[in-house]
Amino acid sequence: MNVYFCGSIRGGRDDVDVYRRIVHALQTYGTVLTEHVSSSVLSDTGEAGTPSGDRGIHDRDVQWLRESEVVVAEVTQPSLGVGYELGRAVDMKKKILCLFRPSSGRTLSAMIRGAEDGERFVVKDYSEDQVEDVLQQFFSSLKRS
Ligand SMILES: O=c1[nH]c(=O)n([C@H]2C[C@H](O)[C@@H](COP(=O)(O)O)O2)cc1CO
Repeated sequence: MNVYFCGSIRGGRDDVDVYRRIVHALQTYGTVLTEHVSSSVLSDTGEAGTPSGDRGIHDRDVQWLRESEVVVAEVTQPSLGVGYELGRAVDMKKKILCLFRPSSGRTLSAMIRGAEDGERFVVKDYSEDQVEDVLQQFFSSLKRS
């Protein structure tokens, strides 16, 4: 199963350690096409040096979204790119899990929290030590549906 992981890059890299933990756990369920999002080498300039530039990044990522069955997004650190990916993923009717850490003190955007439909679009409040359990619950609910 292809999994698309979304996390903030140019929106800020404060949560990269959490992204790494999530991607590591996701790799037990399938192939994570966007493993680079969790790389501590990637700074908030992103993949700026890629020859095909921002258009290349965008087109590659939209294609990876199409090829994914499941989209998992860490949405605590606000990111325009993640919001855009989620909007496109909704339009593609993907199964989506958004993970938010209330301990951050932030309030999640209504456009994410309010998109929850209890079926295709799931929003889960969690703490970092629950990553593995939350993913396990999500992937076993997929098997049942
Ligand atoms: O260099 C990049 N590579 C890349 O794959 N992305 C994608 C994947 C991330 O889930 C999302 C992050 O968006 P943003 O950079 O606006 O925070 O966009 C975004 C960038 C930089 O915007």
